[in-house]
Amino acid sequence: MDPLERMHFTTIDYVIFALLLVASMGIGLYYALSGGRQRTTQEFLLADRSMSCLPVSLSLIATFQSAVAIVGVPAEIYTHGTQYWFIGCAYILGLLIPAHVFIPVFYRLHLTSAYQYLELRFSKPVRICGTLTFIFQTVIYMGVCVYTPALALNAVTGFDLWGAVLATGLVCTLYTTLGGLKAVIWTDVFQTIVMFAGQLAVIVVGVQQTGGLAEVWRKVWEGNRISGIDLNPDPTERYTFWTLGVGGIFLMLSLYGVNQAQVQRYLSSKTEREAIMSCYMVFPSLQVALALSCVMGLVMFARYSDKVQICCSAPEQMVLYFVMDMLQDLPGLSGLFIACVFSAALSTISSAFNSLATVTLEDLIKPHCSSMTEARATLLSKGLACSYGLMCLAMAYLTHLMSDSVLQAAFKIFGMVGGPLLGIFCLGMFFPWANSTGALAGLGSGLVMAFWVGIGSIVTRTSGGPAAVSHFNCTAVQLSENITTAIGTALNSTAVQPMGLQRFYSLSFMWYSALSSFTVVITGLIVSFLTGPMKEEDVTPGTLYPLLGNMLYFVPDNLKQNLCCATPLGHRVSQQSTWAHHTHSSGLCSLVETTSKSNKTFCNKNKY
Ligand SMILES: CC(C)(CO)[C@@H](O)C(=O)NCCC(=O)O
Ligand code: NA
Repeated sequence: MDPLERMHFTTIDYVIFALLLVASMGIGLYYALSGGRQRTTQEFLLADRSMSCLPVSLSLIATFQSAVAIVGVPAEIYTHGTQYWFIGCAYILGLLIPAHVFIPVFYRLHLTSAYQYLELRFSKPVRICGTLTFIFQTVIYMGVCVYTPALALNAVTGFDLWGAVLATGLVCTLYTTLGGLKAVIWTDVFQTIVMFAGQLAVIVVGVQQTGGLAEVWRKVWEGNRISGIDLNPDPTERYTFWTLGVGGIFLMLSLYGVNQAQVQRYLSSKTEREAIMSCYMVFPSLQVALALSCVMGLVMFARYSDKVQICCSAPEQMVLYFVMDMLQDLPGLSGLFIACVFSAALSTISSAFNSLATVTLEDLIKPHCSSMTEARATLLSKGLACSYGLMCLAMAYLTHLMSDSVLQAAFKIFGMVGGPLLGIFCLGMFFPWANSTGALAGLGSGLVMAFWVGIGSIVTRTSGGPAAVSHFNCTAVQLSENITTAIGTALNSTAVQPMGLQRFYSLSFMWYSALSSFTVVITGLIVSFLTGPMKEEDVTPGTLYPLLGNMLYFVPDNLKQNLCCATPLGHRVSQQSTWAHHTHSSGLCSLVETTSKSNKTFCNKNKY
């Protein structure tokens, strides 16, 4: 099997790829010309807060299902078996907690940016630090997301690398700038369907070519690809039930609980109920997405298990290579799969552009230009969405210039930075004593911890240690690693037991979010108690988790008094929520500005 000779696209494949881009553009144009025609920031950034749960839920899945996941998960299953599938267990709490903790708090505060919360709860500096951390994380992520699939396609089919990067980047910039969040959400819906269709097509054809389901099962069973539940408690073990099912919850929370891209979708929902429903509906769809990826890996294994030769230099190329090889006699189907991979990329970067425009406008610009007119703000937000789109192309070029290990780091940064951001929101919601100084110190130490272990693992690995590949993300960007050596090291790595710092660096990637969010909370609390903890009555109403007071029912009353949790918080929150709606409808434009200034008076008014 010489990959570079046989793999080429027919005209119909190009047509299907072009159709994906044209249809996405069409949706963008439609929302530019219909409804309110994107003339307010409410419409451009929040879809007029009018969305229902079905499109929102499909959009929620599409955002964090990047092309790296689409090609990375089957490659992971192919090389290491089905252990990764257990991440499906983390979806339960990973979605229930956002639905019943984060959504109610964010929605009732009537926010636009999640970082407004940080100012309401702590202070302006905390908000700015949160925003800058998010921008840093997302800008790096979007470069990798647009570059990786283009590179893989280029390696397998000779499809022009920069043609693919420019086509996806520019089309995405256009429809995001024209159609705002409505276009982003509805293209996500369309792209999710293309994603499912592409994967399903590969599975059906693969099963048929292997000789039926029974044959596929026999081969993957005999090839030892069906993994039992691995209860090994070792935290350095890449994928076990604990790393996936428990560590994965924190990863899910950082993505589905507090990430601006997702929070913005919750806030764009018609009602709080609708937002919670959308989160519930993510569960079955995400399970389907996971199952499709895993089954695809198994089918590929069955289909190619008796062929010894390994074709490609990187796992994500392997998936594309197999798919192109399987589908070559069925014109159009390989085009569909390529459309599936690029749908995954488009839906991720469009969310990035829109959420970056939102936080830049709301958190960095608006607080300094209080007199800005709505028309100007809307124009500015479109300009920002467009600029971030162009910046994505620049980031793709930077990604191209990076060495393998830096590229690997770039993708890891996404996971590394998500944990501290989760930590700071948890600190604010669950711990009334946490103050602003504590929050800043917590965020700082969480980031240091994340980068220490993340960069440490990359540096020690490249200096020759066994490649304990962590998370499919990193599998998919190890561009130079040959699969045979990957299998080799996977077999050998059990023999080496790392010690000391080395052991710390080899912590499974799945624990990063948990480790760094705990670091934020613990440091945040210690510093808060040292610098004078906040009193519950000084905390802006509605910024604490509503049931917190009830949850501490077992604590004696006088102790509660000391811990500042004397009053049930649900009561205060409902007051806050009516107030927020009242403020909004009476035309005061920015809740944050109003609240932070009138915070103290408001609390006092409330009490007396
Ligand atoms: C959200 C999950 C955990 C769902 O399995 C996964 O798709 C993931 O880790 N996504 C983030 C990384 C990415 O796909 O770009
Ligand atoms: Na996506």
